[in-house]
Amino acid sequence: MGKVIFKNVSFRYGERDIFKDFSLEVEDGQILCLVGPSGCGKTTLARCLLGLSRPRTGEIYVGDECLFSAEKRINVPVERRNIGIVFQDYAVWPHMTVKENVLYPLRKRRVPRDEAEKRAMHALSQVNMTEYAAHLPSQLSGGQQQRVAIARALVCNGGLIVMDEPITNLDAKLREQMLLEIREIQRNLGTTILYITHDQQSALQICDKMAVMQQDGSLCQVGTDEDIILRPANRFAFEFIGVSNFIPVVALGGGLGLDTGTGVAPWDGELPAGFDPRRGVDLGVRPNDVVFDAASPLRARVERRTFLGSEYDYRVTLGARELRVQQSTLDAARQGTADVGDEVGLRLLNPRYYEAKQEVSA
Ligand SMILES: Nc1ncnc2c1ncn2[C@@H]1O[C@H](COP(=O)(O)OP(=O)(O)OP(=O)(O)O)[C@@H](O)[C@H]1O
Repeated sequence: MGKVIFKNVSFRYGERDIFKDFSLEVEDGQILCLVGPSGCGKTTLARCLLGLSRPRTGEIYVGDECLFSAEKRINVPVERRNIGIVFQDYAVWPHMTVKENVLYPLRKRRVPRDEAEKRAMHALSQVNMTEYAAHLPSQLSGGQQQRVAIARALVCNGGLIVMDEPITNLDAKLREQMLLEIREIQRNLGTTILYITHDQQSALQICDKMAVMQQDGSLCQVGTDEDIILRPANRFAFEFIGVSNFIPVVALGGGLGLDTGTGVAPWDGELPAGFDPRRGVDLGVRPNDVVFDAASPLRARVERRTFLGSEYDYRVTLGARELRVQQSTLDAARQGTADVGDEVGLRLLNPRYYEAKQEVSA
Protein backbone atom coordinates (compact mmCIF):
# COMPACT_ATOMS: atom_id res chain seq x y z
CA MET A 1 0.00 0.00 0.00
CA GLY A 2 2.75 2.44 0.88
CA LYS A 3 5.52 1.67 -1.61
CA VAL A 4 6.98 4.90 -2.93
CA ILE A 5 8.45 5.21 -6.40
CA PHE A 6 10.31 8.21 -7.77
CA LYS A 7 10.87 7.69 -11.48
CA ASN A 8 13.19 10.02 -13.40
CA VAL A 9 12.17 13.01 -11.35
CA SER A 10 13.91 16.31 -12.12
CA PHE A 11 13.60 19.56 -10.25
CA ARG A 12 15.03 23.03 -10.84
CA TYR A 13 15.13 26.25 -8.85
CA GLY A 14 15.44 28.92 -11.53
CA GLU A 15 18.23 27.80 -13.83
CA ARG A 16 19.76 25.46 -11.28
CA ASP A 17 19.09 21.71 -11.45
CA ILE A 18 18.68 20.36 -7.90
CA PHE A 19 18.31 16.77 -9.16
CA LYS A 20 17.93 15.27 -12.59
CA ASP A 21 16.29 11.96 -13.59
CA PHE A 22 16.22 10.94 -9.95
CA SER A 23 14.88 7.43 -9.33
CA LEU A 24 14.37 5.71 -5.99
CA GLU A 25 12.02 3.18 -4.42
CA VAL A 26 10.99 2.93 -0.77
CA GLU A 27 9.66 -0.54 -0.04
CA ASP A 28 6.27 -0.92 1.60
CA GLY A 29 6.56 -1.08 5.40
CA GLN A 30 10.22 -0.10 5.48
CA ILE A 31 12.22 2.88 6.69
CA LEU A 32 14.42 4.28 3.99
CA CYS A 33 16.87 6.91 5.17
CA LEU A 34 17.87 9.44 2.58
CA VAL A 35 21.20 10.87 3.68
CA GLY A 36 23.40 13.45 2.04
CA PRO A 37 25.28 16.67 2.70
CA SER A 38 23.47 19.89 3.46
CA GLY A 39 21.95 21.47 0.37
CA CYS A 40 22.03 18.39 -1.88
CA GLY A 41 18.25 18.40 -2.35
CA LYS A 42 16.78 16.01 0.25
CA THR A 43 14.05 18.37 1.47
CA THR A 44 13.23 19.38 -2.09
CA LEU A 45 12.67 15.70 -2.93
CA ALA A 46 10.38 15.35 0.11
CA ARG A 47 8.45 18.45 -1.00
CA CYS A 48 7.95 16.88 -4.44
CA LEU A 49 6.52 13.74 -2.80
CA LEU A 50 4.23 15.80 -0.57
CA GLY A 51 3.02 17.92 -3.47
CA LEU A 52 4.55 21.13 -2.10
CA SER A 53 6.96 21.48 -5.03
CA ARG A 54 6.32 20.53 -8.63
CA PRO A 55 8.97 18.54 -10.50
CA ARG A 56 9.84 19.36 -14.10
CA THR A 57 9.88 15.76 -15.28
CA GLY A 58 9.19 12.26 -14.07
CA GLU A 59 6.59 10.38 -12.08
CA ILE A 60 5.89 9.76 -8.40
CA TYR A 61 3.79 6.84 -7.21
CA VAL A 62 2.61 5.75 -3.76
CA GLY A 63 1.40 2.18 -4.04
CA ASP A 64 -0.66 1.99 -7.24
CA GLU A 65 -1.59 5.63 -7.22
CA CYS A 66 0.21 8.05 -9.47
CA LEU A 67 0.59 11.27 -7.48
CA PHE A 68 2.55 13.09 -10.12
CA SER A 69 3.31 12.60 -13.77
CA ALA A 70 4.68 15.41 -15.90
CA GLU A 71 3.85 13.52 -19.08
CA LYS A 72 0.31 12.51 -18.11
CA ARG A 73 -0.29 15.91 -16.48
CA ILE A 74 -1.20 14.39 -13.13
CA ASN A 75 -0.55 16.41 -9.97
CA VAL A 76 -2.61 15.26 -6.99
CA PRO A 77 -3.07 18.22 -4.60
CA VAL A 78 -1.29 18.20 -1.24
CA GLU A 79 -4.43 17.61 0.85
CA ARG A 80 -5.37 14.53 -1.18
CA ARG A 81 -1.98 12.83 -0.91
CA ASN A 82 -2.60 11.49 2.62
CA ILE A 83 1.05 11.54 3.59
CA GLY A 84 2.01 12.19 7.21
CA ILE A 85 4.72 14.77 7.81
CA VAL A 86 7.12 15.23 10.70
CA PHE A 87 9.44 18.16 10.02
CA GLN A 88 12.09 19.62 12.26
CA ASP A 89 10.46 23.04 12.06
CA TYR A 90 6.95 21.70 11.67
CA ALA A 91 6.54 21.67 15.42
CA VAL A 92 3.30 21.23 17.32
CA TRP A 93 1.14 24.34 17.68
CA PRO A 94 1.79 25.88 21.09
CA HIS A 95 -1.71 27.32 21.61
CA MET A 96 -3.51 23.99 21.09
CA THR A 97 -3.66 21.07 23.49
CA VAL A 98 -2.08 17.78 22.53
CA LYS A 99 -5.44 16.39 21.40
CA GLU A 100 -6.34 19.51 19.43
CA ASN A 101 -3.01 19.30 17.64
CA VAL A 102 -3.76 15.75 16.55
CA LEU A 103 -7.37 16.58 15.66
CA TYR A 104 -6.35 19.51 13.48
CA PRO A 105 -5.54 17.65 10.25
CA LEU A 106 -8.75 15.61 10.64
CA ARG A 107 -10.82 18.78 11.04
CA LYS A 108 -9.19 20.21 7.93
CA ARG A 109 -10.29 17.11 6.06
CA ARG A 110 -13.81 17.49 7.51
CA VAL A 111 -13.77 14.10 9.20
CA PRO A 112 -16.97 13.80 11.33
CA ARG A 113 -16.42 14.81 14.97
CA ASP A 114 -16.92 11.40 16.62
CA GLU A 115 -14.70 9.60 14.18
CA ALA A 116 -12.04 12.31 14.40
CA GLU A 117 -12.05 12.02 18.19
CA LYS A 118 -11.63 8.26 17.99
CA ARG A 119 -8.80 8.45 15.47
CA ALA A 120 -6.97 11.16 17.42
CA MET A 121 -7.11 9.20 20.68
CA HIS A 122 -6.00 6.06 18.87
CA ALA A 123 -3.00 7.89 17.37
CA LEU A 124 -2.10 9.27 20.80
CA SER A 125 -2.25 5.79 22.30
CA GLN A 126 0.10 4.56 19.56
CA VAL A 127 2.74 6.97 20.78
CA ASN A 128 1.93 6.51 24.49
CA MET A 129 0.64 10.03 24.95
CA THR A 130 -3.00 9.39 25.90
CA GLU A 131 -2.59 10.74 29.41
CA TYR A 132 -1.23 14.04 28.05
CA ALA A 133 -4.21 14.68 25.75
CA ALA A 134 -5.29 17.81 27.64
CA HIS A 135 -1.77 19.23 28.12
CA LEU A 136 -0.36 22.19 26.24
CA PRO A 137 2.94 21.60 24.39
CA SER A 138 4.72 23.94 26.82
CA GLN A 139 4.00 21.37 29.55
CA LEU A 140 5.78 18.62 27.60
CA SER A 141 9.42 17.66 27.08
CA GLY A 142 10.99 17.97 23.62
CA GLY A 143 10.66 14.22 23.07
CA GLN A 144 7.01 14.23 24.08
CA GLN A 145 6.31 17.12 21.70
CA GLN A 146 7.90 15.16 18.93
CA ARG A 147 5.71 12.17 19.78
CA VAL A 148 2.68 14.43 19.39
CA ALA A 149 4.02 15.47 15.98
CA ILE A 150 4.30 11.77 15.08
CA ALA A 151 0.73 11.11 16.30
CA ARG A 152 -0.43 14.00 14.12
CA ALA A 153 1.38 12.45 11.17
CA LEU A 154 -0.10 9.03 11.92
CA VAL A 155 -3.66 10.20 12.28
CA CYS A 156 -4.51 10.67 8.65
CA ASN A 157 -1.80 9.09 6.61
CA GLY A 158 -2.42 6.26 4.22
CA GLY A 159 0.53 4.27 5.55
CA LEU A 160 3.30 6.68 4.57
CA ILE A 161 5.13 9.27 6.65
CA VAL A 162 7.88 11.65 5.57
CA MET A 163 10.21 12.65 8.38
CA ASP A 164 12.66 15.45 7.64
CA GLU A 165 15.30 15.82 10.36
CA PRO A 166 12.63 15.04 12.99
CA ILE A 167 14.98 14.80 15.96
CA THR A 168 17.69 17.32 15.17
CA ASN A 169 16.50 19.74 17.85
CA LEU A 170 16.64 17.18 20.66
CA ASP A 171 19.60 16.44 22.92
CA ALA A 172 21.74 13.35 22.27
CA LYS A 173 20.06 11.04 24.78
CA LEU A 174 16.57 11.97 23.67
CA ARG A 175 17.56 11.58 20.02
CA GLU A 176 18.61 8.00 20.71
CA GLN A 177 15.37 7.31 22.58
CA MET A 178 13.24 8.85 19.83
CA LEU A 179 14.98 6.77 17.18
CA LEU A 180 14.08 3.62 19.09
CA GLU A 181 10.52 4.84 19.54
CA ILE A 182 10.05 5.75 15.88
CA ARG A 183 11.41 2.33 14.99
CA GLU A 184 9.01 0.61 17.35
CA ILE A 185 5.96 2.58 16.22
CA GLN A 186 6.90 1.85 12.62
CA ARG A 187 7.30 -1.89 13.32
CA ASN A 188 3.97 -2.08 15.14
CA LEU A 189 2.04 -0.22 12.46
CA GLY A 190 3.90 -1.32 9.34
CA THR A 191 4.09 2.31 8.20
CA THR A 192 6.40 3.19 5.34
CA ILE A 193 8.79 6.00 6.30
CA LEU A 194 11.00 8.19 4.16
CA TYR A 195 13.41 9.52 6.78
CA ILE A 196 15.58 12.42 5.71
CA THR A 197 18.71 13.42 7.55
CA HIS A 198 22.26 14.61 7.09
CA ASP A 199 23.20 12.69 10.25
CA GLN A 200 24.53 9.34 9.12
CA GLN A 201 24.69 7.94 12.67
CA SER A 202 20.96 8.27 13.29
CA ALA A 203 20.32 6.93 9.79
CA LEU A 204 22.37 3.83 10.58
CA GLN A 205 20.41 3.27 13.77
CA ILE A 206 16.97 3.45 12.24
CA CYS A 207 17.07 2.39 8.60
CA ASP A 208 16.07 -0.74 6.76
CA LYS A 209 17.78 0.76 3.73
CA MET A 210 19.81 3.84 3.18
CA ALA A 211 20.11 5.98 0.05
CA VAL A 212 23.17 8.20 -0.20
CA MET A 213 22.67 11.44 -2.14
CA GLN A 214 25.68 13.37 -3.42
CA GLN A 215 26.10 17.14 -3.53
CA ASP A 216 24.92 17.26 -7.16
CA GLY A 217 21.60 15.62 -6.24
CA SER A 218 22.45 12.21 -7.71
CA LEU A 219 22.30 8.97 -5.74
CA CYS A 220 25.56 7.10 -5.37
CA GLN A 221 24.26 4.08 -3.47
CA VAL A 222 21.12 2.46 -2.12
CA GLY A 223 21.55 -0.48 0.20
CA THR A 224 21.45 -1.85 3.72
CA ASP A 225 23.63 -0.33 6.42
CA GLU A 226 26.11 -3.18 5.93
CA ASP A 227 26.25 -2.66 2.15
CA ILE A 228 27.06 0.98 2.63
CA ILE A 229 29.57 0.62 5.47
CA LEU A 230 31.33 -2.50 4.21
CA ARG A 231 30.90 -2.09 0.46
CA PRO A 232 30.72 1.65 -0.25
CA ALA A 233 30.02 2.26 -3.93
CA ASN A 234 32.49 5.10 -4.32
CA ARG A 235 34.76 7.47 -2.45
CA PHE A 236 31.89 9.80 -1.58
CA ALA A 237 29.92 7.01 0.17
CA PHE A 238 33.09 5.84 1.95
CA GLU A 239 33.87 9.34 3.16
CA PHE A 240 30.34 10.43 4.01
CA ILE A 241 29.35 7.43 6.11
CA GLY A 242 31.66 6.87 9.05
CA VAL A 243 35.17 8.10 9.71
CA SER A 244 37.82 7.52 7.07
CA ASN A 245 41.57 7.90 6.66
CA PHE A 246 43.23 8.53 3.30
CA ILE A 247 46.90 8.05 2.41
CA PRO A 248 48.28 8.57 -1.13
CA VAL A 249 49.98 5.52 -2.69
CA VAL A 250 53.12 6.30 -4.71
CA ALA A 251 55.63 4.34 -6.76
CA LEU A 252 58.78 3.49 -4.78
CA GLY A 253 61.62 1.82 -6.67
CA GLY A 254 60.01 -1.19 -8.32
CA GLY A 255 57.30 -1.37 -5.64
CA LEU A 256 54.91 0.88 -3.80
CA GLY A 257 55.07 3.26 -0.90
CA LEU A 258 52.78 5.48 1.13
CA ASP A 259 53.23 9.23 0.95
CA THR A 260 53.46 10.39 4.55
CA GLY A 261 53.71 14.08 3.70
CA THR A 262 57.33 14.17 4.90
CA GLY A 263 58.62 11.20 2.90
CA VAL A 264 57.61 7.83 1.56
CA ALA A 265 57.10 4.82 3.81
CA PRO A 266 57.63 1.39 2.31
CA TRP A 267 54.43 -0.53 1.82
CA ASP A 268 54.00 -4.14 0.85
CA GLY A 269 50.40 -3.90 -0.40
CA GLU A 270 49.21 -4.37 -3.96
CA LEU A 271 47.00 -2.14 -6.04
CA PRO A 272 44.03 -3.64 -7.84
CA ALA A 273 44.12 -3.73 -11.65
CA GLY A 274 43.43 -0.39 -13.26
CA PHE A 275 45.12 1.75 -10.60
CA ASP A 276 48.36 3.48 -11.48
CA PRO A 277 50.20 5.31 -8.68
CA ARG A 278 51.65 7.74 -11.22
CA ARG A 279 48.13 9.03 -11.93
CA GLY A 280 47.29 9.41 -8.24
CA VAL A 281 45.76 6.76 -5.98
CA ASP A 282 44.49 7.22 -2.43
CA LEU A 283 44.28 4.33 -0.01
CA GLY A 284 41.23 4.61 2.23
CA VAL A 285 41.01 2.79 5.55
CA ARG A 286 38.55 2.88 8.45
CA PRO A 287 39.94 3.69 11.93
CA ASN A 288 38.94 0.25 13.25
CA ASP A 289 40.93 -1.33 10.40
CA VAL A 290 44.17 0.35 11.47
CA VAL A 291 45.80 -1.94 14.02
CA PHE A 292 48.93 -1.64 16.12
CA ASP A 293 51.65 -4.07 15.09
CA ALA A 294 55.09 -3.54 16.59
CA ALA A 295 56.74 -5.40 13.68
CA SER A 296 55.23 -3.19 10.93
CA PRO A 297 57.64 -0.88 9.07
CA LEU A 298 54.87 1.75 8.91
CA ARG A 299 55.83 3.87 11.93
CA ALA A 300 53.59 6.48 13.54
CA ARG A 301 53.50 8.54 16.72
CA VAL A 302 50.58 8.65 19.14
CA GLU A 303 49.41 12.26 19.62
CA ARG A 304 46.18 11.76 21.52
CA ARG A 305 44.25 8.96 23.16
CA THR A 306 40.60 9.15 24.23
CA PHE A 307 38.75 6.41 26.06
CA LEU A 308 35.18 6.21 24.73
CA GLY A 309 33.82 3.38 26.87
CA SER A 310 33.78 0.56 24.33
CA GLU A 311 36.92 1.62 22.47
CA TYR A 312 40.01 3.81 22.50
CA ASP A 313 40.16 6.52 19.89
CA TYR A 314 43.71 7.55 18.90
CA ARG A 315 45.07 10.38 16.77
CA VAL A 316 48.41 9.28 15.40
CA THR A 317 50.75 11.01 12.96
CA LEU A 318 52.28 9.12 10.08
CA GLY A 319 54.87 11.68 8.95
CA ALA A 320 52.74 14.81 8.47
CA ARG A 321 49.45 12.92 8.13
CA GLU A 322 47.07 12.57 11.01
CA LEU A 323 45.22 9.25 11.14
CA ARG A 324 42.39 8.04 13.36
CA VAL A 325 42.81 4.62 14.95
CA GLN A 326 40.16 2.78 16.95
CA GLN A 327 41.12 -0.01 19.28
CA SER A 328 38.34 -2.04 20.89
CA THR A 329 38.58 -2.53 24.66
CA LEU A 330 38.93 -6.24 23.97
CA ASP A 331 42.02 -5.64 21.79
CA ALA A 332 43.29 -3.14 24.36
CA ALA A 333 43.01 -5.80 27.06
CA ARG A 334 44.82 -8.34 24.86
CA GLN A 335 47.64 -6.22 23.49
CA GLY A 336 47.71 -3.19 25.79
CA THR A 337 47.07 0.42 24.91
CA ALA A 338 49.54 2.88 23.43
CA ASP A 339 50.44 6.08 25.26
CA VAL A 340 50.75 9.61 23.96
CA GLY A 341 54.28 10.03 22.60
CA ASP A 342 54.75 6.30 21.86
CA GLU A 343 56.06 5.17 18.49
CA VAL A 344 53.77 2.49 17.10
CA GLY A 345 53.80 0.24 14.04
CA LEU A 346 50.60 0.27 11.96
CA ARG A 347 48.99 -2.41 9.85
CA LEU A 348 46.22 -1.41 7.45
CA LEU A 349 43.43 -3.95 7.05
CA ASN A 350 40.72 -3.93 4.38
CA PRO A 351 42.17 -1.03 2.41
CA ARG A 352 40.08 0.51 -0.38
CA TYR A 353 41.48 2.42 -3.32
CA TYR A 354 40.22 5.55 -5.00
CA GLU A 355 41.52 7.87 -7.65
CA ALA A 356 43.16 10.80 -5.91
CA LYS A 357 41.06 13.94 -5.68
CA GLN A 358 42.12 16.56 -8.19
CA GLU A 359 43.51 19.64 -6.50
CA VAL A 360 41.36 22.63 -7.40
CA SER A 361 43.52 25.64 -8.09
CA ALA A 362 42.23 28.94 -6.76
N1 LIG B 1 12.92 28.30 -2.55
C1 LIG B 1 14.14 28.13 -3.03
N2 LIG B 1 14.61 28.88 -4.05
C2 LIG B 1 15.85 28.69 -4.57
N3 LIG B 1 16.72 27.74 -4.13
C3 LIG B 1 16.31 26.97 -3.10
C4 LIG B 1 15.01 27.11 -2.50
N4 LIG B 1 14.89 26.20 -1.52
C5 LIG B 1 16.06 25.51 -1.50
N5 LIG B 1 16.90 25.97 -2.44
C6 LIG B 1 18.26 25.46 -2.74
O1 LIG B 1 18.12 24.13 -3.22
C7 LIG B 1 19.17 23.31 -2.77
C8 LIG B 1 18.59 22.07 -2.09
O2 LIG B 1 17.93 22.47 -0.89
P1 LIG B 1 17.31 21.40 0.11
O3 LIG B 1 16.68 22.16 1.21
O4 LIG B 1 16.47 20.46 -0.67
O5 LIG B 1 18.64 20.66 0.60
P2 LIG B 1 18.81 19.59 1.78
O6 LIG B 1 19.63 18.47 1.22
O7 LIG B 1 17.48 19.24 2.35
O8 LIG B 1 19.68 20.42 2.82
P3 LIG B 1 19.70 20.39 4.45
O9 LIG B 1 20.27 19.03 4.84
O10 LIG B 1 20.62 21.50 4.80
O11 LIG B 1 18.29 20.60 4.92
C9 LIG B 1 20.00 24.16 -1.80
O12 LIG B 1 21.15 24.58 -2.46
C10 LIG B 1 19.09 25.34 -1.49
O13 LIG B 1 19.84 26.50 -1.26
